[in-house]
Amino acid sequence: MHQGQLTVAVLGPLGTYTHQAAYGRFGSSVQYHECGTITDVFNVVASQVAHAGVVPQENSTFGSVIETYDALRRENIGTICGEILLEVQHCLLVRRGVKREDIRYIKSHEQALGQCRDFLAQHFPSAALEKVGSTAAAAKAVSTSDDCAAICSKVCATVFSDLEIMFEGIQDRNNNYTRFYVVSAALDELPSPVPIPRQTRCLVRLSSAKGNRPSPIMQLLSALGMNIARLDRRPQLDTTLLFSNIYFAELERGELGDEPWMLEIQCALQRVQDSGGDAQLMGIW
Ligand SMILES: O=C(O)C(=O)Cc1ccccc1
Repeated sequence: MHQGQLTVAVLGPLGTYTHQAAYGRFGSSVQYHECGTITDVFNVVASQVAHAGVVPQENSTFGSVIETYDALRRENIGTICGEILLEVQHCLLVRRGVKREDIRYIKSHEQALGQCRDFLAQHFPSAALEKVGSTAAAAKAVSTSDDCAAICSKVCATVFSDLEIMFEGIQDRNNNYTRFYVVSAALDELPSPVPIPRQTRCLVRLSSAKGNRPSPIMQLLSALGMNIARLDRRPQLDTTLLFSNIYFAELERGELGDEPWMLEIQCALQRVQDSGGDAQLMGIW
């Protein structure tokens, strides 16, 4: 499958932060496959239409990207094989000639609307906020509208030529970074243009085993017995137990680990299973 050009799926259209993050990692020699949603990025990777995909995972000020974690709840959704960090500076873009007082709607991805909440409350208290699939999708929509603005990257002013920048740097906090996951269909599937550094991270999915009583979070984590760098939680869907959760634990390798990282992880997953829980490796990088 990896003969010839690599295809990398991203949240489109071109001009999204996800595309910029992917471009920073994969450059101009790969082909970018634009998807309408984060879920579609996972789907085209899992069905091997693309070799790899890039999805937003967490923002330093607005938090976890829920659509990404909801996709990771599903079976056969591919594996995480890397991460990318991108500084995010938002702009407010309008169609050329649109004035501040004309703006009645502001469109963007929910992450961008959340990262600019204070700016919007202060400068556009009566505008209606509209969530769309991505920041660049908002820019595209606004390029044919006389009463809308889009929150997106400065890059969109170049991608969509009818747009101009009304405000720059409108994120509420300057320290605004988004972390992205690189996904591939299976472990060890993705060739890398650069030497792969020693693997130090992995993502595991923890839940109560089907048919078992719910496993309390402390029981799952203490059976895991690993260094947890971050923890996310989403409702578990394949159970009749109300308020049962799936946990996503990102594990970080301790400095002194002598065992191969994969072996350490497999032993930890086995401990969770022995304690009556369910544990699955979702990626290693
Ligand atoms: O919509 C985009 O451009 C994305 O890539 C999702 C997103 C939105 C806001 C900050 C980081 C990522």
